[in-house]
Amino acid sequence: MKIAVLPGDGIGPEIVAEAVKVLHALDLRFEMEEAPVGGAAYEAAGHPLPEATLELAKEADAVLFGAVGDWKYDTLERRLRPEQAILGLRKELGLFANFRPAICYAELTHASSLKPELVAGLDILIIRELTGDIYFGQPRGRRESPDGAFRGAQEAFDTMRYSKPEIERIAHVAFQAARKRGKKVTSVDKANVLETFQFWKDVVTEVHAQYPDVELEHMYVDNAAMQLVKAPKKFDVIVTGNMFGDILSDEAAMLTGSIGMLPSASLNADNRGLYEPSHGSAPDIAGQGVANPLATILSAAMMLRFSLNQAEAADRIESAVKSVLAQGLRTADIYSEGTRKVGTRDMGDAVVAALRTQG
Ligand SMILES: NC(=O)c1ccc[n+]([C@@H]2O[C@H](COP(=O)([O-])OP(=O)(O)OC[C@H]3O[C@@H](n4cnc5c(N)ncnc54)[C@H](O)[C@@H]3O)[C@@H](O)[C@H]2O)c1
Ligand SMILES: CC(C)[C@H](C(=O)O)[C@@H](O)C(=O)O
Ligand SMILES: [Mg+2]
Repeated sequence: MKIAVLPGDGIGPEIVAEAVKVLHALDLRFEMEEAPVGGAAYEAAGHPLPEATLELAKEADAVLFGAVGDWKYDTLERRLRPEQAILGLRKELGLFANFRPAICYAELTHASSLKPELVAGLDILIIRELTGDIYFGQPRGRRESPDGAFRGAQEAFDTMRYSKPEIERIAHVAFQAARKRGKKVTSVDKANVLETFQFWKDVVTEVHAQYPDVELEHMYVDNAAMQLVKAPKKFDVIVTGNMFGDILSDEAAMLTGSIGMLPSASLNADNRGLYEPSHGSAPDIAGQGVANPLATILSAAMMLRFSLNQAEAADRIESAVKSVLAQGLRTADIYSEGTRKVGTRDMGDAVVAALRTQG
């Protein structure tokens, strides 16, 4: 089994190092090969996703990814910006199904910015379509406005679009996931305004006919954003497009206590996948050794379960994470009075120690 390890920028290398440490502690036979990506790759090879990195990601059984991006690259032309690396990997590997589970561990009920009773026992799954929508729609660009009140003025435009097969396949993923959980899917759209999302709603409804055992509700994205902080436990599986999923998953992360707790899996049709925390490179805390590595460690657990057929090892990592939280260890983002503040490396070491003491 070969894992491509792509640490990236900012806190990426710090958190990925801890996940790699945890994977090594499992005593399974993995080959891990590291390659530069994002700003780090731009510095080393002049491109955020060098050919060699892409090849490694394609030939590996799974990809463990940190994060990319830094404000200092914001003035580069778009194709050279670090974020193009993760977008390129998603597109090139066909990773259309993004799983972002928002689980509030019992020990972190008080770390959430919401009232404890709203988040206690929370376990929802956001399924975000990852290779379509306004993120990838063509045409896009800048031009002189050809019409309207501001004709002749400079303008920029992107294109929101979804094809029927793209919506069908993500809808199937969501209904099948819901079947194994609470049997409810909330499809989030903006059908009241956008034709793309009226089409989304129609196609999801059509696919639903094949899943009579799963309840389907439709919700507008503005209401969904509100309901997520009002009564998040009413959701089970949320399925939505690329952009709404990006925004709602960061919101859902805060229900778990911190964005540093939200892992993700991005899968293609063959269940090959890329695993990364849902957060970014956090340039504001990079290099300080304070970032929370748990989202990345939990992403490695998802990798074992979904792509490497090692469900038992995945369970072991998840229970080790619960155990370090139960011991009261907290990185700064989830710290509260009465717990013990630790750095990135100490948190990783504690997970490894917990793995070693498992019965
Ligand atoms: N998949 C990715 O690689 C990815 C995802 C999101 C953002 N980004 C990029 O990251 C850069 C920074 O973006 P941003 O600031 O909007 O989002 P961010 O997720 O990097 O950071 C948002 C806030 O959350 C905090 N945070 C994030 N992860 C944390 C962790 N593990 N532990 C503790 N605190 C954590 C940060 O310190 C910051 O205050 C940008 O260049 C952006 O494009 C990359
Ligand atoms: C960095 C960026 C391209 C990315 C996205 O928007 O998908 C990030 O925010 C994420 O959530 O993975
Ligand atoms: Mg995001």
